[in-house]
Amino acid sequence: MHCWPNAGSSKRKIRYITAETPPGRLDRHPIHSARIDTYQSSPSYSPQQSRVPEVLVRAVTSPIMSRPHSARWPYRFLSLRPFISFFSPTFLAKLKGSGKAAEIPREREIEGAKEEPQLVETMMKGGSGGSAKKAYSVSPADYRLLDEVGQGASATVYRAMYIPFNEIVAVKCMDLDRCNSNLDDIRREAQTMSLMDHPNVVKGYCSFVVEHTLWVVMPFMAEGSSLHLMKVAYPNGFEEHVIGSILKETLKALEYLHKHGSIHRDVKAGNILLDSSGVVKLSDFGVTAGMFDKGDRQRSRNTFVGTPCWMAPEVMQPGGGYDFKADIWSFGITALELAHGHAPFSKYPPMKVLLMTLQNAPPGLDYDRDRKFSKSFKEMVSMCLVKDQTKRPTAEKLLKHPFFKNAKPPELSVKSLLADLPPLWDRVKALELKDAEQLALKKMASSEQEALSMIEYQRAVSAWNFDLEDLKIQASLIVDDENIADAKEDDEGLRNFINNEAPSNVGYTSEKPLAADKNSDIQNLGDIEGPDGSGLFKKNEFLETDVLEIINQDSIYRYDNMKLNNDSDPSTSTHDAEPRQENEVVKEPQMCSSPLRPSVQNNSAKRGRNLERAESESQLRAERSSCDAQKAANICGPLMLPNRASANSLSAPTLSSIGYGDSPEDKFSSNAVQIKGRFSVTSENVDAVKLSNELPKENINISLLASILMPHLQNLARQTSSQQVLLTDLLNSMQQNDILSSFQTEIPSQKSKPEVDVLIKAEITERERLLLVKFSELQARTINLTDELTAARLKNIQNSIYNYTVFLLSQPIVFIKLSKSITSVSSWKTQREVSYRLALFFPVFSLIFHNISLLCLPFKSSSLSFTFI
Ligand SMILES: Nc1ncnc2c1ncn2[C@@H]1O[C@H](COP(=O)(O)OP(=O)(O)OP(=O)(O)O)[C@@H](O)[C@H]1O
Repeated sequence: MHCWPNAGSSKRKIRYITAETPPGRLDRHPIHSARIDTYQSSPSYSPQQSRVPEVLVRAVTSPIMSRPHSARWPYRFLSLRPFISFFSPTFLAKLKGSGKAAEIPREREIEGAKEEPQLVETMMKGGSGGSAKKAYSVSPADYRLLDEVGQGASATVYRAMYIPFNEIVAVKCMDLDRCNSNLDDIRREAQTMSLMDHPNVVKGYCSFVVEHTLWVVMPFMAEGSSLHLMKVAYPNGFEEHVIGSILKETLKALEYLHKHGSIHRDVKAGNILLDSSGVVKLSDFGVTAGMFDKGDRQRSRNTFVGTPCWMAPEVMQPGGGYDFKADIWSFGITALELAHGHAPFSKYPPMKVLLMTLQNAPPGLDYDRDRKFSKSFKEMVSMCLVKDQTKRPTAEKLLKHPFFKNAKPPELSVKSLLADLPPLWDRVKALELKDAEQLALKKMASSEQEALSMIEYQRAVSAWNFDLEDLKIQASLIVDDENIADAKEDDEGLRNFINNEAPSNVGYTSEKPLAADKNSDIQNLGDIEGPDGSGLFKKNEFLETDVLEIINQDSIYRYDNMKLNNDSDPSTSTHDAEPRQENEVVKEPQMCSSPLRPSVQNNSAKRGRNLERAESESQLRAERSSCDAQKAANICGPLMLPNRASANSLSAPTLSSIGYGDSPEDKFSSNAVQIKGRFSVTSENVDAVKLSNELPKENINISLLASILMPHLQNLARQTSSQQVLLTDLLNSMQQNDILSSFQTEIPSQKSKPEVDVLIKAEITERERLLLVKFSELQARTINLTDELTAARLKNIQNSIYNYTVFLLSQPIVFIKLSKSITSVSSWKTQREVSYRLALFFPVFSLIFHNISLLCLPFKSSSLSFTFI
């Protein structure tokens, strides 16, 4: 049963509110009205029963606000005031004898309740530690929005002043127009937030609709998200002890959520908020789902929700379903994100991230740069990042891991990070400025890079060929097998993924056809739950052509990432390689032939070449404009690389640069139209491409066909010419043989051709004579050699016999000599013993030596010399 700790009483109260109770009647009952949120979040609530956006408005506003409390008699009777007073902090402080609670301006709060007729409920417990109840008004007039402190995919978050309490709060303004397809999510987020009651979970105080936005009031987390903090001050991630503290608090929040049957589904650094006191809270419940929901809600467990980099493989592979273990995977990815400053695969486009997560080994802390991390941290991460969800530990179990057991309290470790940092809103502004600057730079850089690439290209080829256009044509015709294979592989994977693995409930966020807004849709893959909660990635709606178009666009990145792909190891590795530096110039694509291979640029080189580039740019433009349409379609300058908003492709798709490509520009350079062989059609060629588009279709087809066939034809031609050379050689040698054999075959017929016979006969006789001479010479040499061999053998045998004889003769002498030496031994007894032994062993020794010499004789007789004497 989906049961929230602070929802128990509400449930009791709403027991007599049936699902069929007309909304109008609910409004009339003050307690019912106050509990509508809870009611709608209860399992019996079905969004289909009400209309959207009416449901949303009803879910997030308290209808009682439409009438003053005083105007209703039941309110007096059922007034919350005595209740509030009873549990007021002052009262509790008296009870506990603690002075702390008295510091909270409860009197004003209650007074506020008196003065403010629109004050509706809301019974909110002040976290698990206390039971202070605060009521926040749902009147926008009571809130003064001060500074923007964050922007998400669908919301802007403000620091605001809640005037009645003179308290700083955060107000998340969610644009209902912008997310009209996700009203269900918004409703759910507001509800979930209001039901939360855990020190590590951001609780929603209240929510209400203001014009076309939904305002969710929540505690202000003065340091923003941990992602934001990394961006501002720790681009390469935090120290291990800080990570431990942040993760432990997050894990506590997850444990709480999971215990209460909820899956967060969007755990990432961007949703882990920090307070100035070091408090860590998990936020953003936009895609949170209940595990025990039935019907439509249950089906949503099979939907494709989250942000690709943090998404568990089972979430990407819908059909099998997933559970709270998906959060554990995201938690593991978040650990890597906090350790490196970015999530694994964060620099890749979403489609590629999906494929890499599914195909590669799970990322981990296995690289050189990760040496600084402890074994227990690495182990903890690897426990979370197991592809088989059943093998991942629960949050509860993970909390018992030594890594967390030794974690410091966040008040100690996290707080130390925050020293000397400007206020959050100033940081946000600075970051926005920086982002805008980078975006402008990037736009500039894209044209500069192109020009630079062209210069490099020109320089590289000018040494041996000055006809640039001709070279370009040639180069465009070179097919990069490796790339093609790679592309094929990826495309195949993607096709399989879509055709075979994606079930019908895999959805696509937008109801529009994919092709209509490819760029934004691709980028927003993370937000792909449909309004009805069912999957939207409908297979039949996902046209293959669209997929191919995505792949095409995706393949633009392939060049960018070609090198990084080598370490495509999971790890983030891989690819998760180091985040791209701000000013880092994007690497040029690799080319096959060395003269065409542009060198990898570095910053200084880039600066140094700026002048040169500027000079040549005008020349290049003139040159490019002279290109005819067909050439432009086939070639164009070196690869135009895609722009990206941020070096750290960070969080979910967002509107600001805090995230992986924000706009279509960030994802796919509008200039990079298409890849042809090793080149892409770039901005300079867009006009030409347009021109080519204006050409009759048949012409384009023919030129396309030609561009495809040309390399093959060239290859064929090359092969044919080499085969020709071979054939010629063969023919030549065959002709020579033929002449010889013809001579031989013609010999018998010579008699019948007397006219040529004389000549041929003479030649044959001569050849025969020569052959005979050679033969006799050879014979003589053979005889000589045989004689020499026999002589050598004889000599060897003689030597052997001599040696052997000497050996045999020497034995008695040895014996005598030995005996003599024995006699010189003083003791007779010893002499006798030695003699006996000698007499005993001598025959044995002689026999052994005899055999050895016999064995060696045939082989080394000459070398055998028995020099015993
Ligand atoms: N209570 C808060 N206090 C301070 N800053 C906040 C608070 N809530 C959110 N923020 C900031 O606003 C940013 C965006 O908020 P949030 O993540 O809730 O929006 P979102 O639209 O749901 O984003 P996304 O879907 O991209 O994760 C956060 O990353 C954080 O920096």
